[in-house]
Order: sequence, then C-alpha cells, then structure tokens
Amino acid sequence: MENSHGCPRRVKNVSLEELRDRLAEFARVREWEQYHSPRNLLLALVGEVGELSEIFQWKGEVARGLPNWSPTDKEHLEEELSDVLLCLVQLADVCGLDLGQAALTKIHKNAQKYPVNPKISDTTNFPNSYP
Ligand SMILES: Nc1ccn([C@H]2C[C@H](O)[C@@H](COP(=O)(O)OP(=O)(O)OP(=O)(O)O)O2)c(=O)n1
Repeated sequence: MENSHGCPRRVKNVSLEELRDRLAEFARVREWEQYHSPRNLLLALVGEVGELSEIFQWKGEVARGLPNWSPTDKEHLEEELSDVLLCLVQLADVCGLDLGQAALTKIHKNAQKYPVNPKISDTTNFPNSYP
C-alpha cells in the first residue's frame, strides 16, 4: 500500500543506512554529488534547522505530543524534521563517518558523564538545565 507520494505507507525500523543509501542514489542519478561537499551540506543543514525553528517561532511553550496542532501543522513539522535528518545523514556520509555508530558511542559517553544516581553534593557534571 502506497500513499499519495508513491511511498510505502508505513515502513518499520527505517535504518540510517537505508536513508544514507537512498540519499546517495538520489544525488547520484541527478548528478548532484558535485554540489554535496561537506561545507555545502552543513550550510543546507543549518538552513533546514532554521526552517524547523520557524515552525515553533512565536508560538510560546508547546506541550509534548503537540495536542492542539492540526494534522497539516504536524505534517509540516514532519517534513522539516526530515529535511534536518536527511541533510545530517548526507553530511556524515560525505565525511565518511558512520553516524549510527557514532551516535551510539556518544549516548554511551553521555551515560558515563551523567550517571543515574549522582551524589547529591556533586553537581559539577549536571547540565545547566538539569531539573
Ligand atoms: N541539492 C539538493 C537540494 C535538496 N536536497 C534535498 C535535501 C532536503 O531533504 C530537501 C530540501 O529541499 P528544498 O531545498 O527544496 O527545501 P524544502 O523542501 O524545505 O522546500 P522549501 O524551502 O521550498 O520549503 O531536498 C538535496 O539533497 N540536494
């Protein structure tokens, strides 16, 4: 079953590798690889983060789950989040990095840096916004 964009309605467990390979093919067949330098992709990523930010701009605080948002607004958010992810995946790819492994390693490092039961008196490792 496909949606109106010719995309399978729901694919389970989409991997970063699949996104990377689909994006590489998308650029290859359009001969866009010449434009997809690390610097250009970084600038594209920053631009997409700006577009994502615009969705939240001036809205004030937004509740988790976006209970009052229309389906159209949520779809717009999905698109901008996707653009950020896709630029990030492409950037990691052209840099020759394994983004999935790198992210797992970073989560591991974060867990060591911020232990679950830190001593109450030791606040040196807390992020500034720690609740
Ligand atoms: N040289 C390019 C141009 C675009 N894209 C891909 C990356 C993003 O997923 C998406 C971004 O496309 P647009 O620049 O058209 O931006 P939007 O989709 O956000 O459109 P608009 O800015 O009109 O809302 O296309 C790409 O891979 N390589």
